[in-house]
Amino acid sequence: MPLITMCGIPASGKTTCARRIEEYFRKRFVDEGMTRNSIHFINDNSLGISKESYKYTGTEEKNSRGALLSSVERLVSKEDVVIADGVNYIKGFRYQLYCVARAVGTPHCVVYCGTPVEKARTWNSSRPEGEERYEESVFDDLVSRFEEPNDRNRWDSPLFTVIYDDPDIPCDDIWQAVMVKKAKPPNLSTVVKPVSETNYLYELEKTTQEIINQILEVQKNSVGVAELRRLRRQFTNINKMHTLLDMNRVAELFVEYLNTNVNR
Ligand SMILES: Nc1ncnc2c1ncn2[C@@H]1O[C@H](COP(=O)(O)OP(=O)(O)OP(=O)(O)O)[C@@H](O)[C@H]1O
Repeated sequence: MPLITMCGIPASGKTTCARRIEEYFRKRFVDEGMTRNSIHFINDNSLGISKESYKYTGTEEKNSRGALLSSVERLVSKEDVVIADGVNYIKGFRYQLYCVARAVGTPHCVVYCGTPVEKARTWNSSRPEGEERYEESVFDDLVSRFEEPNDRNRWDSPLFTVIYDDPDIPCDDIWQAVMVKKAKPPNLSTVVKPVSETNYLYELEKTTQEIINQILEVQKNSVGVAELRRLRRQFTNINKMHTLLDMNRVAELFVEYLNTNVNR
């Protein structure tokens, strides 16, 4: 069953909103006699990750994302609902989460807490004792790096935006989107293939390198080599471990990835 990915700037009310969705789903499972279904709630708290980890944009933060992703991979299945309650502010990361859901053929949606920055700042600073706060500089840094979801990207779609002063969370719409609608069949690009394809990494790297070469050839001045290298590395890292891509579609997917992520 589905993956619900929360996203929003720090302290925008994601956990509060996610808990309400969880409560709604639990009740509805009972009402509809779906006794075999369960729901898993994953966030920094449940993974024992401190807000301190966002202070260092390098390894620690990557490890936090890795922990969330592994947890989702472990728990997502056709039977259980998983709520990934993280900042999930990088679109490349939301893409990874989406790939995990597609790979097991389960629906997915994104719930975005669209809370204004100043409101979230107030909520962060007035957190009660016992609730960890972001330091002001970490808060600002995460806000500036936040990549707003866009439902034109398939990994951000369907997208539900929750407005902070709207008391109603569209729980029924979320239910319809992920429990009633069938998942698209696993995309050829995200089907998990036997790892025996030992050439996989070689082919993946070769194909993406060829594309980089062609881009550099035709537009020498507009996109930096360093940026292309970085995106290629990112794409390879995303796709080398979690879900094996169909080699016939690597070129197409990499171009799509570049189109989405190149800073123009
Ligand atoms: N609608 C609201 N009205 C008032 N306070 C709220 C509202 N929603 C959340 N809060 C408060 O704001 C603080 C942050 O909320 P919450 O933990 O849900 O945000 P978050 O986005 O999950 O935070 P984080 O980025 O740390 O994961 C909490 O103290 C919470 O009680």
